[in-house]
Amino acid sequence: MTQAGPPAAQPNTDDRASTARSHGKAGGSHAPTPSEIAREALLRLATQKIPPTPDNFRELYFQIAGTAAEDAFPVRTLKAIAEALPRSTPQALRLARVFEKAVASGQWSVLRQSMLTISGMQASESRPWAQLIRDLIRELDGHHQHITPGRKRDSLEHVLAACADPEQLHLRLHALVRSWHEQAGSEQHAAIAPKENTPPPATDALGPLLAKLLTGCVTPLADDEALTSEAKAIAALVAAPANPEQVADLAARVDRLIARVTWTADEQREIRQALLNLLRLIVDNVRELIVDDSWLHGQLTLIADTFNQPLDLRLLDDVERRLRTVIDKQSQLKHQLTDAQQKLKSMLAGFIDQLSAFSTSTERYEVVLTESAHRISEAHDIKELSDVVEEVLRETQSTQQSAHRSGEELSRLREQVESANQQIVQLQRELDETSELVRHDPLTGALNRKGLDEALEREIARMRRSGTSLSLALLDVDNFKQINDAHGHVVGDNALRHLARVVKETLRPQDSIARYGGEEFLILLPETEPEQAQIILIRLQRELTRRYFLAQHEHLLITFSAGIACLGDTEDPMKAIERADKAMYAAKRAGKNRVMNSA
Ligand SMILES: Nc1nc2c(ncn2[C@@H]2O[C@H](COP(=O)(O)OP(=O)(O)OP(=O)(O)O)[C@@H](O)[C@H]2O)c(=O)[nH]1
Repeated sequence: MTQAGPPAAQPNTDDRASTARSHGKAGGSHAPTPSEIAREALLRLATQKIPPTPDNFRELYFQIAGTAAEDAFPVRTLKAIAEALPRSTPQALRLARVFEKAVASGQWSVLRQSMLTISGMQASESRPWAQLIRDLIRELDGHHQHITPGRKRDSLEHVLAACADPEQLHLRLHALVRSWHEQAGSEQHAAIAPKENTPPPATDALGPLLAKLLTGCVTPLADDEALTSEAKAIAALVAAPANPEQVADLAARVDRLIARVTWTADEQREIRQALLNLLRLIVDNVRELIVDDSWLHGQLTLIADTFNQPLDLRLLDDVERRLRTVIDKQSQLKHQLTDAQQKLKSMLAGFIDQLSAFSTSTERYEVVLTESAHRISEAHDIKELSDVVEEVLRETQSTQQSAHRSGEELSRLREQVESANQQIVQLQRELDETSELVRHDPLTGALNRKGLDEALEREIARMRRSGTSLSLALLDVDNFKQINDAHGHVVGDNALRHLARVVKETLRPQDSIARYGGEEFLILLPETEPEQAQIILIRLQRELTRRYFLAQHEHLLITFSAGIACLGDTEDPMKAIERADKAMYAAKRAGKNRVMNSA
């Protein structure tokens, strides 16, 4: 034990003198440099035969330097602790990061400061601002025998001026409020305690309501069982009449619950975002990988488009329905395609069988001919010769028949193969087209007629269920023929694309746009009164003026005329579209670039 330890401490002055002497500066005022001290420490380890452990070296070093030995900073151990810290909630993550940063600094003073910050953060997290402000107001308004309102204000001003850091401010305010509360004394407690026979305050009725609110709000928020049961436990206590101590305890529990619910909600938001990012990544990668199965592209594009706009239940529902339709149709087609391919395979097998049967029969015919030639050369009489000739004739006839049959069979098979092949090509084309055909107009990406029919059906059902208004707006590009004539059809196509894009980006996610005709579009505006629809369409016109269309370096202003109709409760949607159409023509007649409401 003693052997492993450093020698008994020598007077510091001697040590320093000895260090200085060893460098030939006896009596001088020079303070040894760290490397001189280190060298001297090593020398002593050797001369005094002290085991050269890091601790012994440190001890000697500080003895020679004449300063207090500071404990070594155990970076590795502290890093291991930092890594082991929980990070499952935003608050835990924040605390872990503060600690990690302090460890990385390698200094005790920074670590000490960070621990103070962490404890401050925990105190403020577990006692949030809302409650502190509530307490502060209560204490400011309350009567205190020995503290005048002016003094309270001064103290508050002082704390506010002294603390820039929110954590510190929270701590100081909390201390101030507590000191006022404690100074209020027991008389005040007695004053606020309910007297016997006093009718229960009206706020008592709030208890059950608060209980309901608590369980109602917290239960769906968290999958966390502990959180939900804590909410229920608090709700049970809140509902029952409570004495002041219970109220104080409840207030603290409610504070903690609020903090936990907030973290849980934050966490869930982060998880949702991370999942979305993950899905985007998967969808993008799958799209990159699929080269042959172009029919899958339609579905993947739909999913990718959905994730690029703010998520909304209605939108997700819409995507699900569309995907289902496409998937059903595609699985049918895939099935038929597999059947057709199977048929083709078995036909090809039959074709090959037929060919080999034919070649067998011709081989046999050759053998018979060779044998017959031999028999003719060996024949001695006419009878023998006529037998051979008869056999040759019979064989020739049978080979001819077989060749004929094979020829017919082969041409029938060829026809079948061709038709199966055509069917396969057709099915493959249909498969490729389904995802687009089912939902969108290929030029503009707006809904096509089928997509529109579905959207109308859905929105009408929703309108009837919710009792809200559904407005329809029919818009027609002004002077579109001139655009085509002046700049060509391709520019005209691009102008339509531009218009559809601006409409999609300007309207709400729940609105739908469908291509109704060449340069006509129908917009469905759920939960929208016709007056609002008019404002929306005018906003759209302004947006189009702002986001002009660039045609071969020339800015083209695209305008449209629109008619609006609000669908009646039992009205046939086609009738409402007709009314919108009439209003749109009225807008054209009135000078174009305007929006009109149908009567
Ligand atoms: N480029 C392009 N042109 C189209 C498309 N569909 C329709 N058109 C053209 O749109 C033009 C519509 O012309 P009109 O019906 O006379 O209407 P307009 O020129 O817009 O005149 P107003 O409606 O009275 O303002 C026609 O020339 C069509 O050929 C399309 O998909 N692409």
